[in-house]
Amino acid sequence: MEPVVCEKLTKRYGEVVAVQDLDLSVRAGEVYGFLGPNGAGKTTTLRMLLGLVRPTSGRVLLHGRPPGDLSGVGALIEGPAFYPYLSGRDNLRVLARYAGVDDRRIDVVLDLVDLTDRARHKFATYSLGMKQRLGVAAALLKDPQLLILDEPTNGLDPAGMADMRTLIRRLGAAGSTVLISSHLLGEVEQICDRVGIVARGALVAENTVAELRSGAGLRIFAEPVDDAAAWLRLLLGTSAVAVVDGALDVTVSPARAAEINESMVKAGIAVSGLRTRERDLEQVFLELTGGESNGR
Ligand SMILES: Nc1ncnc2c1ncn2[C@@H]1O[C@H](COP(=O)(O)OP(=O)(O)OP(=O)(O)O)[C@@H](O)[C@H]1O
Repeated sequence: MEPVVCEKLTKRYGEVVAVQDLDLSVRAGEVYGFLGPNGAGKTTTLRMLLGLVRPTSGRVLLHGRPPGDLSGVGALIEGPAFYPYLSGRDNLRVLARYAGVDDRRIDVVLDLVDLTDRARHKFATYSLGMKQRLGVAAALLKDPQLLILDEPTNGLDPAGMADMRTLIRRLGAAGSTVLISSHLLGEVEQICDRVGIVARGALVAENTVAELRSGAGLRIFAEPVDDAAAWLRLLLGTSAVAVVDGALDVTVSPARAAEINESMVKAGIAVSGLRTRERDLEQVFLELTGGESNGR
């Protein structure tokens, strides 16, 4: 049973279409990055997942069930609300009591988010990054199968961001399923197994980072380079071939690599190297989202 499935999920606020026909699925054990520019509909989607907002149409299934039953789900959606004059540990104690969670779990989650040393200190004295990590600790109290985090590094300084990334990677490595939203490409690239890119409420791509970046074409090293360029232009069209730094950048499906290699060799061209040309993830993102700012 997949932890998250959205089918044709749509949310309208009057004239504003916040989310439109969104199909998305998160697999068990993966860290899934829900990436999109500001206003793309990420928060609205996550709120629908948690049953905080009712979809206009379409549906959500969490572990095969409609939202409402959140027993296996931990979430950090808006900034976490804690008592400023209670310690981190006491704040978690209050929440654990509400949730019927054994106090021993508190030490486990404090350790997971690396706050054991500061657990006795008042929440008010915590840095933003520590506050955010305590929010994740609270979301982990019930040992959820699925963790949903909305822009968990928003507003953090570089060190706080790095700590949060380490934490999410650690959770992923331990087998947790994590869905995080972000508008930061670099972040998603570093920690996510798969990425869904959303623009203007609709999912425009869903794949691994490696797959999203590949597929731009081939980079070919061949001699003589001018003959090679002429041959490839004949084969694939003038605009598909560019000579860059003595090598050939060719816009063609990487699946045709073997065939192209063979045809060049037959034409008497010495091919010394041929590899898939990767696109910068930012380039992919801008193409897919129609050049909107990604907020970086
Ligand atoms: N309660 C609401 N009433 C009216 N419009 C809303 C409401 N909530 C969201 N919207 C609109 O829906 C669209 C998507 O907003 P949403 O907050 O889901 O985007 P987002 O991708 O999370 O962006 P951000 O990263 O800025 O939070 C925006 O145009 C927003 O103005």
